[in-house]
Amino acid sequence: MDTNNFKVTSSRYKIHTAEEFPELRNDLILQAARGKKTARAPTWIMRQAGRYLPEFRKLRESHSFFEICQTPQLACEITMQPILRYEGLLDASIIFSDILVIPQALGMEVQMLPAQGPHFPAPLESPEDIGRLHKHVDVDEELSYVFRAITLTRHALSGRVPLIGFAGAPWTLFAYMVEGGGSKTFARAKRWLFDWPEASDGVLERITAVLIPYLVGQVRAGAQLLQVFDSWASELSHHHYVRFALPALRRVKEGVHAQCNAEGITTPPLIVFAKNVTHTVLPLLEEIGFDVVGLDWTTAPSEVSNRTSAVQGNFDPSILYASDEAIRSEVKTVANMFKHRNTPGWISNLGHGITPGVKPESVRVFLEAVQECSRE
Ligand SMILES: Cc1c2[nH]c(c1CCC(=O)O)Cc1[nH]c(c(CCC(=O)O)c1C)Cc1[nH]c(c(CCC(=O)O)c1C)Cc1[nH]c(c(C)c1CCC(=O)O)C2
Repeated sequence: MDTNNFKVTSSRYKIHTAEEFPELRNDLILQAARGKKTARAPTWIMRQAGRYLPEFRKLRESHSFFEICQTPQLACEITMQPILRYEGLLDASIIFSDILVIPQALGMEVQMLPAQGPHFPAPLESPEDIGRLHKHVDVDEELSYVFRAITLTRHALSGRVPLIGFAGAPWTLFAYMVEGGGSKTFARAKRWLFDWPEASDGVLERITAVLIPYLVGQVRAGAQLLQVFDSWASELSHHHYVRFALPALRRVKEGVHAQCNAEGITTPPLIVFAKNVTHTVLPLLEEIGFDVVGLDWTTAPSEVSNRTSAVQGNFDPSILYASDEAIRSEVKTVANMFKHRNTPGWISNLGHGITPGVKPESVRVFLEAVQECSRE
């Protein structure tokens, strides 16, 4: 890839084939993602390895967030925490990392501030700042710690469940790089789109050019599904989502397919999670051709059409604060709604990440209820 003096190189991380890893014993999520009706819904939880787990908080006492991300042994240990705690109840693992490793690879500093979340000391304020981004990104050099964590975790999983790799969508990463953190209005990021549309395209293009080899690198390393998070999808006006965010997302999906084909590796199922998208954006998203569309809790599962293999979601994360009886009753209600979906597959998940105050025992009640209520 070489656009406007911007160069991305990759492809040195070895291809790890299925034969090198312990044999997979539970492939329910792969079946559902490929459009098969499964006997029950496979389940995982966004942020399943996170602060609600005492074993996670314990490890965080002695290591910073990005130190964990950058140390394959630690990232592997944390990825395994929910799998070991809820043995037999989770049907997928997701590699412990963050979407903000891409801005880091592009040369930006990112800090994780306690109680505040991500912070960029020097965000992109105007198009001149594009010059601060690396002109050449060697994906293997910058991000091989993620690839090594994935390979290590595939061994540690011993075939229990598949491993999901992930990345942020171009628009969501662009918004972080310009805002310098979370935002209520996204005024700075939107100002770029209004005032500097071409420069915005340029930044989206650079992000996309790194995302493609990064996702394919995760597959080479052993990731069995990939999820793309467009967490700020709902912040844009419809026409701006269509003008800026969707084309970049399409390039990611098509680029991953093309690069996997070129390397002779099978493209794994691709999941897109676009939070809070409206019924007008959803069909456009589906048209891109992701295998699985993830929904937040505000959208009915029946909104996803049968051209998508599986719908993922979409329990309100707050149900985990309710009583055990209320959790069981809500799981039953939502599982019944999924019986009226249009897609063959259903992958159960929350509609967004699990929050730090949840009791780990409530998660067990939730997971057991899903196993029981999602039987078809
Ligand atoms: C927007 C976004 C980010 N990161 C991510 C997204 C997309 C999903 C979403 O919409 O939530 C993705 C992400 N972040 C994390 C994972 C790990 C895998 C998993 O278990 O799901 C994944 C998939 C770990 C994490 N990423 C983060 C934590 C908590 C950090 C800590 O230990 O202090 C974890 C476990 C930090 C993080 N990282 C990010 C934010 C906004 C925060 C702070 C949020 C908070 O405070 O809860 C950026």
